[in-house]
Amino acid sequence: MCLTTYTAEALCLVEDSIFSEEHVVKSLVAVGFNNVQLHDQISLGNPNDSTGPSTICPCLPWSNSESSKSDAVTVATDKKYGSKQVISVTPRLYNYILNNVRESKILRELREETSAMHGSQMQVSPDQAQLLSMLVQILGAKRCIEVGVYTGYSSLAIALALPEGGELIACERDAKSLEVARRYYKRAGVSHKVDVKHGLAADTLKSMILNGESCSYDFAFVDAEKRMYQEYFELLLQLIRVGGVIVLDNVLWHGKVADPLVNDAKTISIRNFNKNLMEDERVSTSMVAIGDGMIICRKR
Ligand SMILES: C[S@@+](CC[C@H](N)C(=O)[O-])C[C@H]1O[C@@H](n2cnc3c(N)ncnc32)[C@H](O)[C@@H]1O
Repeated sequence: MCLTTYTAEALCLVEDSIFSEEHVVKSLVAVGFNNVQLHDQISLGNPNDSTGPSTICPCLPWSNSESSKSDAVTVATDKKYGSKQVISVTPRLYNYILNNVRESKILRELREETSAMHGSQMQVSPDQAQLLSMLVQILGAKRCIEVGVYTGYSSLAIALALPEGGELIACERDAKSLEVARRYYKRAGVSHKVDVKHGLAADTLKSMILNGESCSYDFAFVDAEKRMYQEYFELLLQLIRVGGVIVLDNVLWHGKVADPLVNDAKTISIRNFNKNLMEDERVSTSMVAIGDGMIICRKR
């Protein structure tokens, strides 16, 4: 066994800094290198030596354990992607992402109040809300639509990102959850920007089209009945201007869309929707693995 000396600092540089120094130190302590500190010299097997270190640490980059490779990265199985590694969100990594979201106090309070309510898992995650807010800002959007408000977390994020004269049409069929949403719009000082439409979203969108509002909106977010996605999309495509954006949530549907053994009605519906969108020349698209998967569509 060839032994080489490393510092914990150097170890973390292996594999493109996937591992922090603290992580390496903790990993070493976990496998018996007691009292290791950040800049200590540590004798291990050479990572380039196929036999690896004498003490296999499951968390170190050259470990023989598969778990070290699959923990935070996924490799494309199709070799034509050049063994491309992409990030795979572990609980620890997701906590890190959440710790890097700038969530306003009012959004945090709404999220926390909703967390005790029935259906709380339905609200978008803070990183998703931040992305929606970012898209609204990049677009310079003034007129927005949301389909599926629930207690208002995503709509509040959108309304907060809108300029003073901006407007959000917020479609929701459940009166009880709208009570919470309205309370938070008021507390956040954005009630004047949000026009709540209580009822079935498709009816609201159809009446907006009949009202001559086609091509007058900049941005739409869809997060309601999954089997209605194609219909919502068609209606919103009429309401959105060229260059405007439609974002749809849950397009990865807990991963079920990629599993050929799962064929319930909602999964099939989202799978078909995604497939149609791939072939839809009216929009450019980008599928993003955030939350339960979002697809961003820009009207051509
Ligand atoms: C996933 S939740 C929305 C979560 C919300 N975007 C958030 O971040 O808190 C879906 C919401 O869509 C509403 N919904 C479902 N079908 C609807 C329909 N046909 N018309 C209007 N709202 C509907 C449900 O009542 C539910 O509140």
